[in-house]
Amino acid sequence: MDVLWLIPLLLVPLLMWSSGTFVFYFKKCFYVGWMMVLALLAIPLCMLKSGGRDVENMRIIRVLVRHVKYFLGLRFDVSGWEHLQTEGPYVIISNHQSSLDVLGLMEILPDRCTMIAKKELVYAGTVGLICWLGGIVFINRKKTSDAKSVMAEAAQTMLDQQIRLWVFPEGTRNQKEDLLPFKKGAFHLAVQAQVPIIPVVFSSYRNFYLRKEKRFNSGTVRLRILPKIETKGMTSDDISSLCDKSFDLMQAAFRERLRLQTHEQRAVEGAEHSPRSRLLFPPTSPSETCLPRPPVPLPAPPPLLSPRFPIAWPCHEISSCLVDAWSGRPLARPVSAVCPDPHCACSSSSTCTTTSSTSTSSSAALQAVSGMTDGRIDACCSSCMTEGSGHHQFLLCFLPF
Ligand SMILES: CCCCC/C=C\C/C=C\CCCCCCCC(=O)SCCNC(=O)CCNC(=O)[C@H](O)C(C)(C)COP(=O)(O)OP(=O)(O)OC[C@H]1O[C@@H](n2cnc3c(N)ncnc32)[C@H](O)[C@@H]1OP(=O)(O)O
Ligand SMILES: CCCCCCCC/C=C\CCCCCCCC(=O)OC[C@@H](O)COP(=O)(O)O
Repeated sequence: MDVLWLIPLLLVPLLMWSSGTFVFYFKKCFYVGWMMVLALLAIPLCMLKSGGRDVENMRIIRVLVRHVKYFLGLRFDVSGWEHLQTEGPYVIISNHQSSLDVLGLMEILPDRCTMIAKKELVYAGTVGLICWLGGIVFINRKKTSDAKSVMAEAAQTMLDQQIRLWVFPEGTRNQKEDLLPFKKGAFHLAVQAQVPIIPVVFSSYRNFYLRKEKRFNSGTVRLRILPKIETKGMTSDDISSLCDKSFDLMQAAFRERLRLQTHEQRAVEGAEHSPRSRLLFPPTSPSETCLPRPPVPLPAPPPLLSPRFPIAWPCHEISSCLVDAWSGRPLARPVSAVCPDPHCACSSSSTCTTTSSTSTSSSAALQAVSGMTDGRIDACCSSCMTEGSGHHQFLLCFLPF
């Protein structure tokens, strides 16, 4: 009888190890439960600090939320920090995939910034109360006229109290391969207040979080802060074009990252599905983490690596994914290593600034190095390598033999 309590203690790790669905529900319940508890802790702290509803309470919320990612096995890679170094009020817009977005939001949340949220959130127990204390502006999505007047008031408050507002212009959660068409509220807000818009793009969660398939693995979210879009001098006539421009920029950044993620996933799956690799590496769910290094020496770097770029070879984790574990023969040939800047998203359109040099990255670099075009790239993997005291991020592009 005394040992009965051991059963759940053993059962939970066993289920965690054997069932992805169990992991999904376990992590989700933990997330909601823990956020509720954190909110309960935060409520008295906020009351003591500000005596009530105040955007300054977001500082407390931000500090309390930032460790939650570790429990869930999530990492956030942020690029474009410099675009947030903007004085005064502005509107941040970002895509919205899940309530997990709150974790990314808290990674980069600037001071005096709060959000626009659906009014139902205020009834979410302690979380609802903490949202209210944090100055979140609640709107009734079902009644556009009400939402519009609340947002018009918010535009004035932004200016009077020097507040920044974060809006999810899709207006609802979306895990599709494309962003949903944007609602116009965020753009009216920015134009009415004559403040800039700063777009932020969350990379797709689909390589670690799939709501329908009940999958919740570990993974990395890339947050890309894009340059601000000025609205000075704009009027309500410019709303549609401003909305379209913002959408196009964010959609392009989202798709570009998704394309890289797909390449990475294929590279990992390719290594897993090689018959010999499977002997040594049991299949795992696709994620951005690679397989262990095989017990074979890595081949020498091919001569076509450009000396202009930091040589990523040997980048064991990624390389080993692409080495046949049985023969040691490389399955693919790395042709380029790009960008030592950990904040760089390494996209074809971005420029990668390092302390020592400036280089265009990804496909442009590839072409410069090897004359190859994007279409011939077999896979792109990003990985990290510690060099001296610095933690460097690389994008390795591979060509099939
Ligand atoms: C310590 C522990 C803590 C634990 C807890 C942890 C964290 C808590 C803290 C923080 C967490 C916060 C997380 C918040 C997440 C919240 C996420 C959400 O709730 S998303 C859903 C809600 N958000 C939105 O909907 C915002 C986007 N929506 C809009 O902006 C909409 O435009 C709208 C205002 C709601 C209206 O919607 P509608 O469907 O009618 O869409 P349209 O955009 O097509 O508009 C119709 C029409 O109206 C014109 N319009 C729109 N807005 C305005 C305006 N402000 N002024 C004037 N006119 C406006 C628009 O142009 C259209 O007209 P037309 O077609 O002629 O152009
Ligand atoms: C009554 C609804 C309230 C639901 C929230 C339940 C409690 C969640 C508890 C812990 C999570 C902490 C972060 C909460 C903030 C996330 C809010 C959110 O993501 O809401 C979804 C909303 O953007 C869009 O809603 P729909 O996709 O239209 O549906």
